[in-house]
Amino acid sequence: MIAAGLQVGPSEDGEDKKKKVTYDSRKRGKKNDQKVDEEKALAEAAERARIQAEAAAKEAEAKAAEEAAAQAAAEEAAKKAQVEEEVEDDWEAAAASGDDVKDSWDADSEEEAEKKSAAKGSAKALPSRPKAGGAESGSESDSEEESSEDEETTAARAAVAQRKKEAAERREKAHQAALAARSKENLRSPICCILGHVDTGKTKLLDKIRQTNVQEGEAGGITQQIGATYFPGEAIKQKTAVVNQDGKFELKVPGLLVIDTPGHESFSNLRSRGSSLCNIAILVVDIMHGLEPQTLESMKLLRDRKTPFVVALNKIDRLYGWKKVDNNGFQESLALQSRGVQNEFKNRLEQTKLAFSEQGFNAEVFYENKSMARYVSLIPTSAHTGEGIPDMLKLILQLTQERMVGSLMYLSEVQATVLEVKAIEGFGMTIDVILSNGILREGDRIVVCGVEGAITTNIRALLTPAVMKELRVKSQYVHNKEVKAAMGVKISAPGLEGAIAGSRLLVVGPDDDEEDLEEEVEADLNKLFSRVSTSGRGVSVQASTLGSLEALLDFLKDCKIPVANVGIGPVFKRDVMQCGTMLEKSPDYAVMLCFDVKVDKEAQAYADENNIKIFTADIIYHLFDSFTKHMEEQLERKKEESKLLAVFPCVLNTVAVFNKTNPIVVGVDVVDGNLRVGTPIAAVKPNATGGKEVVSLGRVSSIERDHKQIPICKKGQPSVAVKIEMGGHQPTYGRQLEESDTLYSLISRASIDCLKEFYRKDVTNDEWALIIKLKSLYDIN
Ligand SMILES: Nc1nc2c(ncn2[C@@H]2O[C@H](COP(=O)(O)OP(=O)(O)OP(=O)(O)O)[C@@H](O)[C@H]2O)c(=O)[nH]1
Repeated sequence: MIAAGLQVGPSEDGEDKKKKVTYDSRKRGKKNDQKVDEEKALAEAAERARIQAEAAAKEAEAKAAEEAAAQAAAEEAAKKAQVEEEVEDDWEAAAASGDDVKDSWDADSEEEAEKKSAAKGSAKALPSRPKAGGAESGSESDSEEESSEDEETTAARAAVAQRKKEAAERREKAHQAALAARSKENLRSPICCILGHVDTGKTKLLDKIRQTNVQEGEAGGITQQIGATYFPGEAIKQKTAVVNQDGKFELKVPGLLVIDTPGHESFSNLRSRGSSLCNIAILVVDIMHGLEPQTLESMKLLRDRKTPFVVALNKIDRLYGWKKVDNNGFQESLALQSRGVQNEFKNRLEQTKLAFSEQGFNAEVFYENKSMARYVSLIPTSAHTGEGIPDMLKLILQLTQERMVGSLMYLSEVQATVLEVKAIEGFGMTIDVILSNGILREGDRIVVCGVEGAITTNIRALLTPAVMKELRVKSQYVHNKEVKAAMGVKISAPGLEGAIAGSRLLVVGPDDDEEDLEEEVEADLNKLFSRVSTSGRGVSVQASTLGSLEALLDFLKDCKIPVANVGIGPVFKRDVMQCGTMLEKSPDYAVMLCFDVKVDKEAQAYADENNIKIFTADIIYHLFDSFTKHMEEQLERKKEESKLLAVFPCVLNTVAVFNKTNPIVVGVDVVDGNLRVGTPIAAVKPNATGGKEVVSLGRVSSIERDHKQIPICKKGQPSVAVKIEMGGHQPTYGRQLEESDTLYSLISRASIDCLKEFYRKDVTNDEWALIIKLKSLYDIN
């Protein structure tokens, strides 16, 4: 039903009946009327134009299309042939040139995919999502003549194109107007997210910032929002006063919005309108542990996304002998410590800087950082004592309001991103949204990306959590008529089932073309879907959000693990079934790599029954570890199974014949390659007709030197006694064989292929070179 094995979310059955989800039949009806009028007018225009030009245009078009198709087909055939040739030849060529032979499981994944996709042009298989409009125009044209159907279709297409063009122009104009209306005097609150390895103290840091203010009364007015915490200017001033005694730090933004869900790679990966949702990130590092695997992963993500970040070097209170001063500025606290503590801090700081430089980042403790653009600032903090937190807040605000003015100028246009999709009692399915620009209003018509295509609906309620003192009120949530950025808000609306976390949320304005917006939000998902391997071979991946899926795909690309199926949301049986199609094509890839998603029980049972592996993890690189281990196990198994088929090359000179046959026992020198137990041996002799005759002697069953069994005798080592046995009728020295005959390992096309597939790493370049010589001896192509 979906081309190229693309699957998302659950579906009731396997039919191709996906429809865009639209919840406003009234609006839809009005839109239809307009559409009919436009179609009529344009049909007349098209009729006139057609008489003059259509025939000629059609002919020219058909001819051009034919030529283009023929050329594309020829190119594709040529490229395919070339790819096959290259794949066939690469290892031998590599051996001959002395280059390393490629790893087997990345052999023809990306490269092949790229070559093939280049050959195919941009025609990628994308999930089909029929538009509602298609059905409408179909029913109208049923009663018409065929030719007038064509005209109408052409006219309707022209009308749609025209309408879209105009809408796009209007939107662009509005966008430009909104941009022009921005001002440096009207900044919005920056959005910050927290990342880091587990247990570094991300949650505790957030709690500490919030709780201190709650304890100090409500002056700060910190509000817990949906998926985020808002720190208004007052709270920030209060919190940073201890490190702003000279009053030089002046707050220019209204506040700070901190995204609450820490530790989630996916959140720093979220974007609204192409740019990162987060203006800045805090990467938390445990000063006692340094950089840990997930820290590195977060750093890579931040680098890829070009998200500026500061480092909270947390848990300074654990430095032995640390004397705390609650909520103090770090420098003052450090000055109060004993020499020993100061030294330990210095050492750990230097270690951290070194570790950062090993990762390609220059890092410096914040108060010695002279160039924010070139150095990452390290801010020592304690989430327990609150020390360093004032410095951290001050620095984040300084960095954002001074260096990111462009992205912080308040924009009247709505920019919003879905953080989570949740069912809430009394509200049904809701979405938690971070509104980074503009105003959302109750009743707004919105478009978000769903697993079955775009979801277009109207906001029924805009909810924020009740503030502390209002908790006595029945409802947990406050209804808002409108909310202004930056803000976290819960939206209740009909039809939100299947909405995808990480999707952008767009508001349909009076000038907008709804379908355009739908296409726009779908494009984010389609872009990810189009990244599947065109070879059709690859693992299946499933992730919780658009952001985490993108991070996972990026990661797998770096690891050269090809991906054939992509999904979002929990793993259901049909996802596993889809992955199972790989059992026939490429069983090693019958693997699901699932990031931050649940696996349905039935799906797991099906996977177990059918030998499909499901690996789940909350940390992306763990999936890589699982997959690598899986591949190694598969390789070992296959190696074991193919032991008899793998023949390593060798050339032997016979120095003595101890037993002529059954079994043959000879003394030999290994003059090339390595002789191993199990190797089949042959002599190549001229036959009566002047050709070659291959005389098979059987397999080596033992190798002995000085009456000791050895598994292998290498080129140039002292002579060995070799026993060669054969199941059937073994040739005899003095009859079919002479002592002067050179002996060779008996290789074949199959044995070479087997070495290529399972023993690449075990075969030296000299051995590959010898194989090439033996190939011509045995006339192997
Ligand atoms: N001594 C000390 N302990 C801390 C500090 N920050 C956090 N911890 C402790 O470290 C542990 C982990 O803290 P969390 O805040 O849950 O860490 P996290 O990074 O949010 O962990 P995950 O959510 O599991 O990724 C808890 O036991 C905290 O009490 C700190 O500054 N000093």
